[in-house]
Amino acid sequence: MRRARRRHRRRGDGRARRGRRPAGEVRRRLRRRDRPQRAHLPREPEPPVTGTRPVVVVVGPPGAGKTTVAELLADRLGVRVRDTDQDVEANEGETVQDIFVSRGEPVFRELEAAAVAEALRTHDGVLALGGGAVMDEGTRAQLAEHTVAHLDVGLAHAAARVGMNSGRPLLMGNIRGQLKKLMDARRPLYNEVATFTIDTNDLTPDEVVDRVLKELGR
Ligand SMILES: Nc1ncnc2c1ncn2[C@@H]1O[C@H](COP(=O)(O)OP(=O)(O)OP(=O)(O)O)[C@@H](O)[C@H]1O
Ligand SMILES: O=C(O)C1=C[C@@H](O)[C@@H](O)[C@H](O)C1
Ligand SMILES: [Mg+2]
Repeated sequence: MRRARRRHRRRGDGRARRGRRPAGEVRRRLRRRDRPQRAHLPREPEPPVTGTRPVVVVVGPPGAGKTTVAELLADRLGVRVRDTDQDVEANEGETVQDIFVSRGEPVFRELEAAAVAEALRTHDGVLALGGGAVMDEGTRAQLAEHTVAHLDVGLAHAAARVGMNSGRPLLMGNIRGQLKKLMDARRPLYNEVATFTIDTNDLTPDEVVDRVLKELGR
């Protein structure tokens, strides 16, 4: 009798999850060739609101024109536009720049990842992400389910576009040097999440919009 009860004791489904495991639940055993498990498991996003998804998500480095192009694109498509930098600012009542100064980049990244997850779940228009949003592994996993336009730009054009007084906290001081460092580090991440990439170097924002619409078949 006692033995039967023990056998049916619930132990979860054995899948690795974030947070504390119930007593008796172990992480799944790895095979010899499996990659080691991460110390922290990715956030589990809320399920999408049924039938709601952005028409397109726009990613790319600072100065790629994400905010500018997303607004024009939404106008052309007759849909709403949303920008996760603006969502974070609205949620916190503080500018991105001030959040970096007063609370630090890691706090901003947490707020950003939450804002991106919420927008992917609930927004049905054009969505522009902050330039560094793709650094979050959980965000990249979510983007795999979406149509993502990567706006690419070279260092010279990006530096000229963001200008000297850019209000971008990561580019303070040596704008060109900082931009190069972060563009080099992030390029593989933009490519990883991109459904298509558009080289914006010699295009006006309107021409970029034309290219995106063509890629979307609109
Ligand atoms: N294709 C383009 N050609 C020339 N200038 C552009 C182009 N796209 C955007 N710009 C200009 O570059 C500046 C930066 O654009 P924008 O703010 O849209 O970039 P972003 O990618 O959203 O940057 P961030 O990652 O910092 O949010 C703006 O002044 C904008 O008018
Ligand atoms: O490239 C980045 O890391 C950033 C880009 C902006 O969109 C803002 O999200 C913030 O300034 C950080
Ligand atoms: Mg922007």
